[in-house]
Amino acid sequence: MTVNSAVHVAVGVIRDGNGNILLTQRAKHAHQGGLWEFPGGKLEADETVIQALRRELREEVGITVRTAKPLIKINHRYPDLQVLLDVWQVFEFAGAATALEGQAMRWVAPHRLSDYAFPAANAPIITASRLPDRYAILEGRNTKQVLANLDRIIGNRVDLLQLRLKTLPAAEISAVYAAVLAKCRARGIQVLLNSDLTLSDQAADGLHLSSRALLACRSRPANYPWVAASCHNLAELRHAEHIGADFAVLAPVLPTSTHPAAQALGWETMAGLIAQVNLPVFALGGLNLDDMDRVLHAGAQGIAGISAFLS
Ligand SMILES: Nc1nc2c([nH]c(=O)n2[C@H]2C[C@H](O)[C@@H](COP(=O)(O)OP(=O)(O)OP(=O)(O)O)O2)c(=O)[nH]1
Ligand SMILES: [Mg+2]
Repeated sequence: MTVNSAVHVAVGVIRDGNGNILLTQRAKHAHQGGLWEFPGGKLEADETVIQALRRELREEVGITVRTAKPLIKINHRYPDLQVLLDVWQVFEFAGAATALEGQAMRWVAPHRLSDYAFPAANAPIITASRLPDRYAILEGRNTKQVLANLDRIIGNRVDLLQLRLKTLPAAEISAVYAAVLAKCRARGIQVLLNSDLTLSDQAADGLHLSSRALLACRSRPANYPWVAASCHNLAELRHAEHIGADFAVLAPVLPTSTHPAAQALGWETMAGLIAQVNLPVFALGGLNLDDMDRVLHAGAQGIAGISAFLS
C-alpha cells in the first residue's frame, strides 16, 4: 500500500480548562478495537481536515470546536491499513463532552496518558501533547547575562528550556547550572542539558543531543525523562526518530545573525522535512513568537530559540 492510499483521519487532542485531555475507547470490533484514542475519524469526500474534525467531534463527543491548531501529523502503516493521522489541538469548544456512541470516555492529565493502551501510531501524539509550543535555549556570555536571559524567558511563559552555555566561561558553568536549576524547579520549568555541557551533577529533566552526539548514538541514551536532538536535514531527523528521541529541533529555518554562514531551509523545505518523520519538531532560526501560527501550520511543534524569548 502506498502513502497515497493512506486513510486520512482528523484527530482531536481536546483540552479542558485544567489542561486534561479527552480520551475515548474504541469499540471492541473496530480497527484497533478496545484501545484508547483521541476522538476523531475519517475525512469524507470533499471535506477539509478542519471540517472533518468539527463533524467528528460533534458526532462522537458532542462538542463544537471553537479554536483548534495543528499539533502533529503521523504516517503509520498497520499490517492491514495505512493511516495519516492529522492531529489538532482543541483549546476552546462549546458544549459538555458526552460519549454519544456509548464508548468509555475520560479526561486524563497529560502525565497520566502513558497509563492507557493506545494504537501503535499514537506514541508521538502523546509526546507532542505533553510538550509545549516554546522551547528556549539559554545562553549568555557571563553569569549575569544568563540569569537575566532566564528572567526574560520566564516572562515569555516558557516551561521547557535547554541549557546550552556554549558562550559562558567554563569556570562559571557549575554555579550557573545550580542557580538556573533552582529557579526553574521553583517554577515548574523543565531543563534539558546540552550534550556538550560537562557537569558532574546530571539532575536535570533531560538531555539535548547536538547533531554530532545524535549521530554517535545507536540507541536512546538511558535514564533521561526527555531526550531531544538538534537536526539540520532529513538524515538527522530520521536518526532522531530511529533512536527514540522524544523531539527534534530543526535549524536554521530562516537566516540568523548568529549563524550567518548556515544555509537557511526556508518554510517549504522545513515543512517537507517535518512531514517525513513521526516526531515532534521545533523550528529554530530567525523566528519570533509572532511566527507561531505559521510554524504550527507548517507542521512543527512550535518555536525553539535563543533570542525569540528575550524580548
Ligand atoms: N480517531 C482516532 N483514530 C486513530 C487514533 N489512532 C489510530 O491509529 N487511529 C486509527 C484507527 C482507525 O484505523 C482510524 C480512525 O478511524 P475511525 O474508526 O475513528 O473512523 P470513524 O470515526 O470515521 O469511524 P467509522 O465511521 O469508520 O466507524 O485511525 C486516534 O488516536 N484517534
Ligand atoms: Mg472515530
